[in-house]
Amino acid sequence: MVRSTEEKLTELKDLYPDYDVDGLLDVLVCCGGSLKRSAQLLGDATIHESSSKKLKSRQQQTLTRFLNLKLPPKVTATTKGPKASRPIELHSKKEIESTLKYCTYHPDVLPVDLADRLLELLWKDTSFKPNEFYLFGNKCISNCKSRIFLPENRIEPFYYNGMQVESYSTYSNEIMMAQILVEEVVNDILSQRTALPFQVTAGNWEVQAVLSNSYSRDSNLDWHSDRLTNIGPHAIIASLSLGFTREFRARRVHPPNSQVYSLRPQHNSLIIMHAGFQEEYKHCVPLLPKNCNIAAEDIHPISRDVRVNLTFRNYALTTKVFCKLCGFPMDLRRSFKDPSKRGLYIFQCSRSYTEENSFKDGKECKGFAFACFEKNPPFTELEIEGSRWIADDDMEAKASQSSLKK
Ligand SMILES: O=C(O)CCC(=O)C(=O)O
Ligand SMILES: [Fe+2]
Repeated sequence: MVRSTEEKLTELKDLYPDYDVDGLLDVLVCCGGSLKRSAQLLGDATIHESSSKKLKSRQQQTLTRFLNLKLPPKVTATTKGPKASRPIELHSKKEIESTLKYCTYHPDVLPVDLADRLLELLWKDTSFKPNEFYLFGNKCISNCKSRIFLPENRIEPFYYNGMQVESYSTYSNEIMMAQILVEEVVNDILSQRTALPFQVTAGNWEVQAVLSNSYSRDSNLDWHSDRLTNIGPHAIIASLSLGFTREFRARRVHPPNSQVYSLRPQHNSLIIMHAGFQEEYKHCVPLLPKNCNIAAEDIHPISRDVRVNLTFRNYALTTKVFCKLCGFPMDLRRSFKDPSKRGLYIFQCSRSYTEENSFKDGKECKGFAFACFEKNPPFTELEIEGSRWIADDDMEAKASQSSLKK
């Protein structure tokens, strides 16, 4: 029996409920679609290709569960799959920056009045809506509300999550002022850091779009890395927190049960996700613990129990790459599961993110190319020409790839 990617993912998600769907898809792709090899890589060799145990009856329930993105990211003990340890809390700027490579933390980043005014405006903004997107041909709706802000003079189409954005707001004076200050901070920090090969250099980091999320007490943002497709390789994203303090978690993308770290970015603080962060880490905003009582002193004077986040983004990759099989735009990703391929940037057909039913009945498009950032358009059919970046502390990939060259 040939099983669709959707069915295989459902089974993987059942076995590894702590992993996000994107990560599991990466594993499956790296393992050539083999469930057995995926399970071996994730640390459980007991699964068989033909196994469809419990799948049929549980499929609908499981799909609904994860496609609605309602699951809290469980990072503590699980009865199945590899165990993940408890999150380590990082309290100070020093602790954060010495622990999380590619991440800096900047408290009190805007003038107090500006931060408060911005929060007031965004908190009251009724144009925020749940994010809608397609995953494996199924419509998904995020449970936090979002809004995209673009400068008034933007004329080119804007893409997010693989889709052209039709509904957005233009910048308010407050967002414009915040952007100017954030650009200054980021460019200043960039001038003090060693640049990675594909990143924009100090002085050249400019914001083209601001994405804002609003989290009420029952909303969260699932584990993810931001898609590189438009922000490009070695993207730098500046993330401003306003209002109620929520947890922000980060962990390395490999190994799959890597240590989780927990930060509590305060009102008016900036987390800069530097070049390498989207490649090597995943992040999330977890749900508040069930039935948690918020202490009176934690209630924010402006937004009460609501946190608003703004991510300032530089859209570095302007040329789109189209799938040679179906003509859809391609998604840029970086392989990381298999150490012998880790670091290779690849383009994959984005149809599953943009079209209903694209994954049904094994219809998913397998369009694929290697990214090559020196070329225009930036792709190649030859792996040897492909752009690649390995983190300098990734001894596993370095060892694996040096033995391949011999
Ligand atoms: O709210 C946050 O701190 C993170 C937002 C985020 O990761 C995103 O919008 O992609
Ligand atoms: Fe993100």
